[in-house]
Amino acid sequence: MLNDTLARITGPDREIGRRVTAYLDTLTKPPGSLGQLEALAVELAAMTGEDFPRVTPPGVLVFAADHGVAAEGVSAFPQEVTAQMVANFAGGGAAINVFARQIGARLEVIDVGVATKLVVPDVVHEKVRPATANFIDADAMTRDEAVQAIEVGIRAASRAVDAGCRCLIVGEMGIANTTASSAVLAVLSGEPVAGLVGPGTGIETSRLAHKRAVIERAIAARRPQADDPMEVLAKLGGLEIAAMAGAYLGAAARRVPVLVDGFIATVAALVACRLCPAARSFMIFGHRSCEPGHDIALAVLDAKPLLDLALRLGEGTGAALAFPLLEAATRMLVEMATFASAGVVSGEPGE
Ligand SMILES: Cc1cc2ncn([C@H]3O[C@H](COP(=O)(O)O)[C@@H](O)[C@H]3O)c2cc1C
Ligand SMILES: O=C(O)c1cccnc1
Repeated sequence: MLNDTLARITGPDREIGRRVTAYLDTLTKPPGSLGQLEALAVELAAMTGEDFPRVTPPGVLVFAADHGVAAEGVSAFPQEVTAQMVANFAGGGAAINVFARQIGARLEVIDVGVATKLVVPDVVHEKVRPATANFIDADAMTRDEAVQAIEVGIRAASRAVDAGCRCLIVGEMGIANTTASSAVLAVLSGEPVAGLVGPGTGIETSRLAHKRAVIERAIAARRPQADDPMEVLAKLGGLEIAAMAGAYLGAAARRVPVLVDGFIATVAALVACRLCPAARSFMIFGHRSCEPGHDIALAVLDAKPLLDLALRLGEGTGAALAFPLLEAATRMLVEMATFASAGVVSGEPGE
């Protein structure tokens, strides 16, 4: 299924992009005056292949999984918080539930590798294995498990698109996943761990040095090939990170835009783009997280995030908050009058 999905991903429709660029200049505003919103409208049209793209309703997918490396004390919170937060998502009380309701999103929570058996209603059970191995001692997962987790993400994206979702927001929950993401990013970017490791849930400075040492030891022990993204993901990644990468690929194969969230989500996006560079043109980046590695991941992907709100949560929250900008871009195309239809005199063409 992964190979079929990869084969179906093609680039954006640049012809429609050019048409929408020209149409924008017929709308009742000085050309280019809606700035980045105009660029978003063009991108969305080129992604979807539609002159008047739609992004509503959006779909939020939250993938949850645990990390063996949590045993090294790299997070400010204990591992059981992952399962407890999954119950909170199901009960509608987490931050992502609030923002998903605000934007009228379909929300699905998927257990792709929580350590304990969950008896929570309304959670999709797709556990590939209960937590990854502690990657200090062993590969986080096998290559086959990484592929399985990616396919969980592809299936989730397909369910959302089949249910009518026109834009996907992909979030995660997994205690210690900033450690796994930092390790993956260090290898894929070639940047030193010291410059990209951060406090995650809020560990203090002394523990940050320990977190950095854990990641450096793991990379030295696992020795993944940087040009083999599947190997990097299997040796140092996480099941939810793999599933997120799969969801981006699944969305791109259906020509559905994805709004990428913060640090972990952007590392997953980098994995997806290394597996299939054409997937990049279906991604819009929602916000800039406080986690220091996020700037590095964004730079590697040549991505400019829409918002900068000092968020450091994950779950898809920053992407959900950026969604109204996408909706505004698409409504601008549909609802604005043209100079001709409104009887407004257009100006002199500028530079
Ligand atoms: C209550 C709570 C809710 C969260 N929602 C997202 N995260 C975020 O924090 C975790 C990553 O940080 P670290 O690597 O330091 O563990 C992930 O679960 C991420 O989604 C949360 C963390 C907590 C504690
Ligand atoms: O940016 C993120 O995704 C993030 C940052 C800190 C903790 N959890 C998630």
